[in-house]
This record gives sequence, structure tokens and C-alpha cells, in this order.
Amino acid sequence: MSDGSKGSQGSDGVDEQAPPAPAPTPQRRATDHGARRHDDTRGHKNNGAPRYLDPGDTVFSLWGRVIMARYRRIAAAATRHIIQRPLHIGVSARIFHPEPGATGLRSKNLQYLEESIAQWVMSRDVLVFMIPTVNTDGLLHPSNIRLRDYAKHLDGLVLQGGADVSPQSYSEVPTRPEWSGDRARDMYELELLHEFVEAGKPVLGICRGCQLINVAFGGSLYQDIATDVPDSLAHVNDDYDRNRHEIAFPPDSSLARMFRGKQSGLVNSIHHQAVKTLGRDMTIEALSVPDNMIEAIRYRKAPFVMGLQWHPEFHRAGGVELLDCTGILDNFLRVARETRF
Ligand SMILES: NCCCC(=O)O
Repeated sequence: MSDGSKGSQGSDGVDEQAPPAPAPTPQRRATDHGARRHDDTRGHKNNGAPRYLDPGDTVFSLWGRVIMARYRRIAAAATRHIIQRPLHIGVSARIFHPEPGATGLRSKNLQYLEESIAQWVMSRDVLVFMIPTVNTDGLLHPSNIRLRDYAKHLDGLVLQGGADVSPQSYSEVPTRPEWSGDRARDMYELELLHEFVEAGKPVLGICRGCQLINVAFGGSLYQDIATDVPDSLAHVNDDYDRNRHEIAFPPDSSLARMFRGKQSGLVNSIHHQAVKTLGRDMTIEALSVPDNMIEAIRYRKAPFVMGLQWHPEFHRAGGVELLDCTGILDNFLRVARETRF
């Protein structure tokens, strides 16, 4: 029925003066935000789902997108972690044992690193941490931290130079009392080495560190080169790191490959012990010239466990004629990055 203010009805019952019926809503697309807003303002029911959801969404498509977003976030974080987090390199401590009758700091156990070793490693933009000895049975400061925890959280290990390896560590007795070495430091560094190798992380041993790696795998040392190999060069003298000699890389060694065809180099020499019999699965990487003392070794059963008898950390200060060992350090660090998970 018409009240006169509205149009009259035709025979088909349709109000002839009413506006035309709206065209059917086109199929909506995910990006069709205008259409969604239009529906929302008309107060269409949305079954309790938030208005921003696309009506075409299903539980499965929503879950799919959530999982993909989470995956992208984890992948991006892992990539950042691998590429951007600086490597964390542990350096074993040198140990100063208290001198009898000493007072003050010299009456204490001191653990320290020589500045050049930290600065040489840091020169490749990595963080360096000195690893102290642990004493889980300590009465004063008991701790559950083990050297294994350092191996777990650090990316690689550098074994510093320093005191002699004790002949006890390779089942010999010292032929002179002054060649007794530092058995306490051996025990600490042998455990540290073992833990890093177990964790599959790289190890670079410097001087004493080279000898320790050999002993760890069952090798032995000359207790005193000058006594045991009288025809040898002077591998140590009062010149300390200014004492130097040539070394040669065996043609099939990884150092020969690393130095890309360079067959020899000049290195400093500050040691009176040296590798005598090779430990198991050890390969010779360098020999002194002309006396053929073993100057570098590598453990074949790990991605990177190498010992250098010289001190590469002193080379930069020693002059350009000394072998630039940055390539060895970079190889060690690249393995640290590859094996850090
Ligand atoms: N036997 C190594 C001596 C040099 C040093 O590391 O002080």
C-alpha cells in the first residue's frame, strides 16, 4: 500500500519509483580493502572473527601464513647470527705460580695473556676471551663451570706460548730439574684442547701450544734441542723474538696450499723443546731449514687443529721480512664460523 509519499507499485509488485537494486557484489580479492570496509560499515556479521581478516581466509590458510612468517623470522635471525655475531675466540692462560717467599701479587697465582696474541687475533675483528683454569673442588669459590662449558660457548681455541711442557706429560722424566716444565698448565690445557676437539671446534697452538697438541695425541718432545740434537740451529737465544730462521712447507701440506705456492718463509724462534716423535694422525706442515726440526703440525682427523712452533703474533712488529701468517689465522677463523653450531 502506498502512502503517496512513496512511489506506486506496478503490476509485478515492484516499487516503480524506488532506486534500482544494487548490483551483486563482485568476487572479493585479498587486496580489495575498499570492498571490505564497505561491508563492515553495513554491519555484516563476521562470525566473531576480527574485521581485518579476509572473509576468504580459512583456518588452514591462516596457519600456513603464520608458519611461513615464523620461518622467515627464524631464518633471518639465523643468518644475522651467522654473519654478524663476532666470533668468540678463547685463549688459554699463561700461569704465573707464586714464587717461594714472595709477597704481594707475586705471592698469588696469576693467569694472564701476552698482549700481542690477543691483538693479533682481534686484528681479524673477533672477540678474544682468556679462559681461566677451573677448580670445581675449590673450597673458597666452588663452581659448577667446567672447561667443557667454555668449549661449548666459544667458537675456537688458541693455545698460548709460554712455559715448557712437562716431560711427565709424555711419560718421560726430566733429564734436568730446570726442564721439569709446568705440569699444572699441561693438565689444564690438555683438558681444554680435548674439549674443543670433542666439540668439533678449531684449535691453533702457538709454540708451547704446538708441542702440547703433539703430546695430546701421544707424541713426544726433545726436552732440550741443543742437548738432544747438537747439530741443530740455535732455536732459542738471548735475542728472544729477534732470533729467526727459515722454514719450508712440504709440497703436499695444507700450509703450502694456504701460501699458494710459496715454499718457504722466515719465522722467529723462541723454544728449546721441539716435536720429536709425531702424535697419531699428525702431519708435518713445516720444517726448519736446514736442520729439519718440525716447525708446524696438523691433526688430520679434525677440521682445524694446527700447531705452529713460531710466534706469528710477533711477526708484524719484527719486520716485513717475517712470514705474514694472517692467512693461517683466517683459515682458523673461517672454520670457527663454519663449526660454531
Ligand atoms: N717457549 C716459549 C717461550 C716464548 C714465550 O712464549 O714466552
